[in-house]
Amino acid sequence: FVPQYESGILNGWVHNVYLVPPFVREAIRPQHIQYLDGTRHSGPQSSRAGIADHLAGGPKSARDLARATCTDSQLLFRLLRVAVNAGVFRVSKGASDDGSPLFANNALSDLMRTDHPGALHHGLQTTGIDSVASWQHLAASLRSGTVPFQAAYGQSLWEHLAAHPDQDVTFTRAMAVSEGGPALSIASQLDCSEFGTLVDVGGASGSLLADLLERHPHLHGILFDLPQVCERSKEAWAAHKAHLLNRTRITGGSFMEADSIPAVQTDRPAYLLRFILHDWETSSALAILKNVRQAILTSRHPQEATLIIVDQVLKDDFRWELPYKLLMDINMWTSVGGQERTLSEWQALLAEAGFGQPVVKATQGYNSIIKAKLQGAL
Ligand SMILES: C[S@@+](CC[C@H](N)C(=O)[O-])C[C@H]1O[C@@H](n2cnc3c(N)ncnc32)[C@H](O)[C@@H]1O
Repeated sequence: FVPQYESGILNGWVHNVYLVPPFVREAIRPQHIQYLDGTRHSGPQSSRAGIADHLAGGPKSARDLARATCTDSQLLFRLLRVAVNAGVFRVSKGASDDGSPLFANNALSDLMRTDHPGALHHGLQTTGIDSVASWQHLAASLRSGTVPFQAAYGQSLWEHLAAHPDQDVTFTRAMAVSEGGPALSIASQLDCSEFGTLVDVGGASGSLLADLLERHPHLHGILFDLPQVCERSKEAWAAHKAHLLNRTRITGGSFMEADSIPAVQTDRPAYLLRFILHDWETSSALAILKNVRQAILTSRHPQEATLIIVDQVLKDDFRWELPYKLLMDINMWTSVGGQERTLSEWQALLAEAGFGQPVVKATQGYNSIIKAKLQGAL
């Protein structure tokens, strides 16, 4: 409890901002969520459920919550007091036996329940993995140039996740809900009527691909990610999305290796990279795009292929940019050595990788859909 608590105080607010859906972001001071999330990491496995889970059945006192989460009731009370003040949780009518207040979920803390469809839960746990320790190395990285996560853990986030399957599962789940709920989902904003087969490059659990396949019955899909991620996805799809498997192939590899990304043998291929390129600095992002281009060139209809990138497009004049987007840019550096990009940076990257002028559409959320064809394709 204590280490999480301390690091939450020191570093919480910056990285937590990106985990809070846009519609609630302004309503809270997110560092308080981090504190409370910290309570989840203490105690035996059975106490991993968050405060919001324990309140799902109705209001509880700090003492009862402390008992359920194996935490110190006085400290927990003080944290809950701050949280309520910041708009997370509420105080319910009535009082407990000893006269202390009863805490209850409100709309925001409801989002922290593990069973909530737009759950922040996994994202919040992910901060425990990839951010808290990393942010402490940010200042040093200004001089050393070492990616803060690498400095903190001695390995990249991707290596760390491969070595810690439980955290990898949490990370993948966090990705699946990272848009902040169905209303903001890319699936609802990406028209796939013009595509025959869509390759989700670095598609994690394939939740976006599955959503797109459900919405577009004509569409075929290929889910591509690291081998260990794909192994889990195969099991999950067999259990929960079996009805889509006749239109889907799940195949592991590395987008860093030439010839690893699958080619498409049907017409109108699309290659989707959502939240991929912002994970990488320019030379690696360029290598990935060139490998995608190679996959397109070995497909049967390269001229029909569409590259779709979903990521942020930063304003050239950063004074008018939303703080969240600029914080996300720093978060990309601290966790994976990546960056967000302006339109001119996207244009330069795509041109160098052999793609034509991109068409950019802003989405309801913070991200844009960037589409491009091969250079010279109609
Ligand atoms: C930030 S996540 C984005 C996941 C997904 N596209 C989404 O939007 O939810 C980055 C993904 O890239 C995958 N990845 C990292 N390195 C990779 C590599 N060398 N080859 C293929 N996938 C990789 C990770 O496993 C992870 O699923």
